[in-house]
Amino acid sequence: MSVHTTSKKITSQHIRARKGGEPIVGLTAYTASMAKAMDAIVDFILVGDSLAMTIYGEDSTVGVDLDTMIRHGRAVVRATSHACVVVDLPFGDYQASPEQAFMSAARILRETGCDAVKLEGGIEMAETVAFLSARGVPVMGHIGLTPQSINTMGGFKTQGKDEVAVQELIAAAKSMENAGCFALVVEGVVESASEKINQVMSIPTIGIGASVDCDGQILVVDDVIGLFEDFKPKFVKRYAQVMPTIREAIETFAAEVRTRQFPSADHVFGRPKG
Ligand SMILES: Nc1nc(=O)c2c([nH]1)NC[C@@H]1CN(c3ccc(C(=O)N[C@@H](CCC(=O)O)C(=O)O)cc3)CN21
Ligand SMILES: CC(C)C(=O)C(=O)O
Ligand SMILES: [Mg+2]
Repeated sequence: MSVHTTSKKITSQHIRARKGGEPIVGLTAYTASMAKAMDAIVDFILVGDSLAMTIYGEDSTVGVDLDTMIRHGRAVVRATSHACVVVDLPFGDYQASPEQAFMSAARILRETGCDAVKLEGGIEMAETVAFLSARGVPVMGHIGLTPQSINTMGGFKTQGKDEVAVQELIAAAKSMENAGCFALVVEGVVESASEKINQVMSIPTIGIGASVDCDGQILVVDDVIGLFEDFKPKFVKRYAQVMPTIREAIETFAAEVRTRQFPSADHVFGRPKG
């Protein structure tokens, strides 16, 4: 068992203070059962809008709404006592104005009991991050490959491929830090560019397809355990293959039903013991 098992609840301030220290471990979770499996082990749990794709089978994260994020956020919070819980703000519920972002973030904090929200963007979101931070909402930033911008980026494409793009990413990262983010997800950024971002940051960077010298790493848990098989970004490492195990259990159940091996004496009520 992890050394974290007996330790207290991790907050966004604890995450912020981990800059340059032991790497921060993040994973997504969307359900109570998955949150229970990881709560004692990880430092933070992200209720990611990737659930649009992993749970709901959509092609992007653009279609998920605030009520759905709150529903899953609440389930994860109820199953968590140790890890810091961060919930993604969904596309369309924060980009219009700082006020819109605050109303959405406040609903997420009030109705889920989570610790912080995450939003995607750079300089254009700095005013919003400052507005939220000043009003009691801890914000995790997210730059680089920002999936909510799929329709303007033309796909899930690696970022930071030329010097102009690298300078824009550094400016975006610094603006998120200056606006008050407690940590910054850097996604799908070429390694050399990610290293340059890390060099200028004084809040923790959380890499996903970025670089090993980020202050932490996050992956989608469904990718990590082989529960999601529709596609596999290069940055995903599969640590388990649960799908064959799931299929095997389902095949055995189906076969036993069809041959009337199930239910046997152990699984019915009131049959006299032989
Ligand atoms: N299951 C899952 N895992 C994720 O990591 C994830 C989601 N869903 N949904 C939301 C976003 C979408 N993400 C993605 C999706 C695809 C690629 C991908 O195919 N990348 C290519 C690079 C393409 C290029 O650079 O042009 C790759 O080969 O990894 C990357 C990130 C990351 N996020
Ligand atoms: C991949 C992570 C960073 C995310 O934003 C999500 O799961 O929605
Ligand atoms: Mg997300």
